[in-house]
Amino acid sequence: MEDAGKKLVTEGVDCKIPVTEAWIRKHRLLYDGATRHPFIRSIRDGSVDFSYFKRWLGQDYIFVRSFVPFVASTLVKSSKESGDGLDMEVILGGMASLNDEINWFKNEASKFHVSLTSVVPQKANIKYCRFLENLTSSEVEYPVAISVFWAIEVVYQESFAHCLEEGNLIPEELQGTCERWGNEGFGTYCKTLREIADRCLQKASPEVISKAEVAFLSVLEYEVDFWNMSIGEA
Ligand SMILES: Cc1ncc(CNC=O)c(N)n1
Repeated sequence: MEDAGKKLVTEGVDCKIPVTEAWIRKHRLLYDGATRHPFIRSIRDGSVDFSYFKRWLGQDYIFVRSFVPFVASTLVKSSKESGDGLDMEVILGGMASLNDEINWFKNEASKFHVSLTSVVPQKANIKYCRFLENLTSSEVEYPVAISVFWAIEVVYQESFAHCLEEGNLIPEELQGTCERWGNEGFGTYCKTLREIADRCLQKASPEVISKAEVAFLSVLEYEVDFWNMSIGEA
């Protein structure tokens, strides 16, 4: 990534637009790279290679299993925030759906004859999981963690909602996958996470906002690498 000349957004406090909005505008190309990846476009236009889909499925199952402790650590951070406790309930809801998701992966894997117990995590996946593990530390501030949480969820939400847009030729077997993350309820959930993140970022110090922006960018890069890995290009 060529980042020369780019300044980090640290003026969140007095900005009219929410911090996450400023980030997306500033990093549009990378954001679109993560949410409109060729793999996603191939699902939408029906040209997807099923061997790539199966690779994605096995790798994503491993990813989701390491996503859970990260979300749990974010839940712990939210519980220490002074507030009405609503953040914690939203994150708890997210954890509950991850439980369903793990079962969904097992079910999908058996449909596609993917053996989840023999999946070997690939490099891009290992790096992404390690990044998440580092963020579980209590030293990592809540605004950083909640921004990362939102970014991870929104990439899948935007990607699969794009697949479902009018005129799609999604293969029948992948309709359920697209609906899992592209459905309206998941969209609403991501919006709520974004509002929580923006509220936290608004109160955060410029230093913490910068850290959160760097972490947001890392998520986008890891997501692009993850899709690339799925199509065998990493
Ligand atoms: C690599 C990756 N990024 C985001 C998600 C969506 N969050 C939880 O399911 C996911 N499953 N996998």
